[in-house]
Amino acid sequence: MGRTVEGGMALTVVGLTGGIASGKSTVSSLLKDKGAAIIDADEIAKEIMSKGKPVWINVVNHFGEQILNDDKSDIDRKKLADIVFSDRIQLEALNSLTHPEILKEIKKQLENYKKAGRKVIVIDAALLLESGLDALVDEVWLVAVDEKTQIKRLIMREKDMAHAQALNRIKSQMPLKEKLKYANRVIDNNAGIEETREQIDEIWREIS
Ligand SMILES: CC(C)(COP(=O)(O)OP(=O)(O)OC[C@H]1O[C@@H](n2cnc3c(N)ncnc32)[C@H](O)[C@@H]1O)[C@@H](O)C(=O)NCCC(=O)NCCS
Ligand SMILES: Nc1ncnc2c1ncn2[C@@H]1O[C@H](COP(=O)(O)OP(=O)(O)OP(=O)(O)O)[C@@H](O)[C@H]1O
Repeated sequence: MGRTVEGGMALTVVGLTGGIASGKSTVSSLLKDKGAAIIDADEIAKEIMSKGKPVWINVVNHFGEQILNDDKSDIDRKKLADIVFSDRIQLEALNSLTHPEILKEIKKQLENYKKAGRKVIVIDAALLLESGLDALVDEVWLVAVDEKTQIKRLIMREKDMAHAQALNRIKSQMPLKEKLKYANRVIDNNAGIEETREQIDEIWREIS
C-alpha cells in the first residue's frame, strides 16, 4: 500500500493506534529498527505537562491541590489518573487542556521529519482516532489484542494498577470493534513478539 514511485519509496505517514497496552510501543520499536521515524504522542504529552510549563500550570489551576504530590512540588500522575479515568467530564477537561498542545507538537515533528526526507513516519498515538489525528495520516495501522490479554499485560506492566483501574482506562477509549472500521492494516499482537515481528517484516516488504 505504501505508494512507490520511480527511484524509491514515496512518503507514507502511518498512524499507529490501539488501546492501552495493546503493544504500540513494541510495534513502534520494530518499525524504528526498519528505519521509520517515530512520533510518540505519550512522550509529547509528558513533555508538555512537565513542571512549570503552560499546560502544567493550566492543569494545576483546573484540578487544584488534590493532584499534587506530598511536598506539593509537582503533579502526581497517579492521582490525576484516578480522577480523570473515573469521571468522563474531568477526562474531557484534561483533554481540552492538553490535546491542542500535543497536536501542535505532533505537527511540528511531522514537518521536521518530512523536511529531513524521511520516507516512513509513524505517529504512535492511543487516541489517534478519538482525537481526529488520523486526518494527518495516509494509513491507519491498528495493533489488536483480546481484552483479556490487554488487561493481563496492563496489570503486569503497571504493578500498582488495580483490575478496576485497568478496566476504567480501557473503557475511556474507543472500543476495538469501532477502531477496526478505520484500520487499513491490523497487526495481531496476541501471540509472542516473534509472531508480531513476522507481521512487521511482511508489512515492511509490502510498503518498500
Ligand atoms: C492522565 C495521565 C496524567 C496519566 O498518566 P500515566 O503516567 O498514568 O499514563 P501515560 O501518560 O503513560 O499514558 C498511558 C496510556 O493511558 C492512555 N491514556 C492517556 N491519556 C488518555 C486519555 N486522555 N484518554 C484515554 N486514554 C488515555 C493511553 O493508552 C496511554 O498510552 C496522562 O495519561 C495524561 O496526561 N493524559 C492526558 C494527555 C493525553 O491524552 N495523552 C495521550 C496522548 S495519545
Ligand atoms: N507480543 C507480546 N507478548 C508478550 N508481551 C507483550 C507483547 N507485546 C507487548 N507486550 C508487553 O505488554 C505491555 C504493553 O505493551 P506496549 O507498552 O508496547 O503497549 P502500548 O500499546 O505501547 O501501551 P500504552 O498505550 O499503554 O503505552 C508491555 O509490558 C510489553 O512488554
